[in-house]
Amino acid sequence: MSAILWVVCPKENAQSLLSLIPRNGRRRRCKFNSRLSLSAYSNAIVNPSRSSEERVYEVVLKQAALVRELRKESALDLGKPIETDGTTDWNLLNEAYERCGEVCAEYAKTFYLGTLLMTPERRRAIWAIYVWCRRTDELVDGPNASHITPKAMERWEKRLTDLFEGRPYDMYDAALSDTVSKFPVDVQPFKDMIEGMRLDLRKSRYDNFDELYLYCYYVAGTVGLMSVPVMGIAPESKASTESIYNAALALGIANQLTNILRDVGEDARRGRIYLPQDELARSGLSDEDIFRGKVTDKWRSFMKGQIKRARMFFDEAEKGVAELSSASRWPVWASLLLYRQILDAIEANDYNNFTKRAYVGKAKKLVSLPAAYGRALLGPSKLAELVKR
Ligand SMILES: CC(C)=CCC/C(C)=C/CC/C(C)=C/CC/C(C)=C/COP(=O)(O)OP(=O)(O)O
Repeated sequence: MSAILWVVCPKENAQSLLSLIPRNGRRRRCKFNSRLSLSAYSNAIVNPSRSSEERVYEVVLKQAALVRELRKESALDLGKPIETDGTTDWNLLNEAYERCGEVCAEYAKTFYLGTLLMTPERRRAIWAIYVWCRRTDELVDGPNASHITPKAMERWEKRLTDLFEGRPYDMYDAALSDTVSKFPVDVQPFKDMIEGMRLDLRKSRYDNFDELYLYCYYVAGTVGLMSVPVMGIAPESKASTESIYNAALALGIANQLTNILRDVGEDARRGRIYLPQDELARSGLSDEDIFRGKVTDKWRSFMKGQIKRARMFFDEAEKGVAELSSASRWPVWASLLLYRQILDAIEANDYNNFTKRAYVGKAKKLVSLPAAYGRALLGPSKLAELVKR
């Protein structure tokens, strides 16, 4: 592929075109084998010569491995909760989950509506995960963010490991602690999200897409990995667990890239630029152009490339939605269709993401729901049968 591009266009263009192509599981699979262990993953994190995508892919493999055995053994619908030991205070736990639901309804209305389409067990588990992510985000983005120290981040990480070991600190932690005891959710994506917050505290520029990709994985791709074990994989799905996790990761990345493109102006006013510096330079743009916030032809052309890349991640994500258990497909389709439309709205604003916020109007949101429902009726596809486990 790279050879063909090098032949038909100048080297720089070939490089930027190649960077637009999401590397799917198949290509990366060539580089890895299933013997990857946790220690290989840790090495990858400290070894800067390995690309971000390779690091992230190792987490995907590990997450997929966790549920792959379960799928083989019992053809389990993984969204089904595991029985507990009977010592739980159900009233308190129910209240904890209700509180998580309230937070979710308050901070993420559209997302909350999506969760209402899920089964009650899954819905409350997703609320508990959402609240933990929100609180983690608040550490660096909330009102107390300026007082946040590395020590405080360490304490938050300790709380995380405690709740995974059944020692929750407060009500919200108790809800998540219950969730992770019932669904095969691993701690790694949660730890990685904390790592993402640390990164956000010390970094306000991204040299290239590789660096930005890693950031997007930390803060949003992780959410995809956390969600799959709760949403469940359709028992009849023949797709590899790894390919489903890849799709979930892609949706997180696509959402975050979209979020970044929508919020360019807002972020710049906080002194932050979540765009690949090398690609900006290749388009003849600098930080000053972004702070100035003027829509020029250079900016339009740069944005077109960024939007194209985000759409490619959405396309990658689409491949996995049909493999989810039937009750989870509708909300995931709904959120995918809604979030992807933000990209259309940026185009409709003539790429002015400096002073105009791209949003999807109520009517479009309403139309998306039956469209999502229609797609959700399609379960694991015939095509997926071709993908070997
Ligand atoms: C596709 C398959 C197989 C599974 C789905 C797996 C899932 C649910 C992936 C989605 C992951 C996700 C929701 C990531 C969060 C991304 C994100 C940018 C959220 C934005 O949060 P806010 O900053 O609150 O957004 P708004 O400002 O738009 O409200």
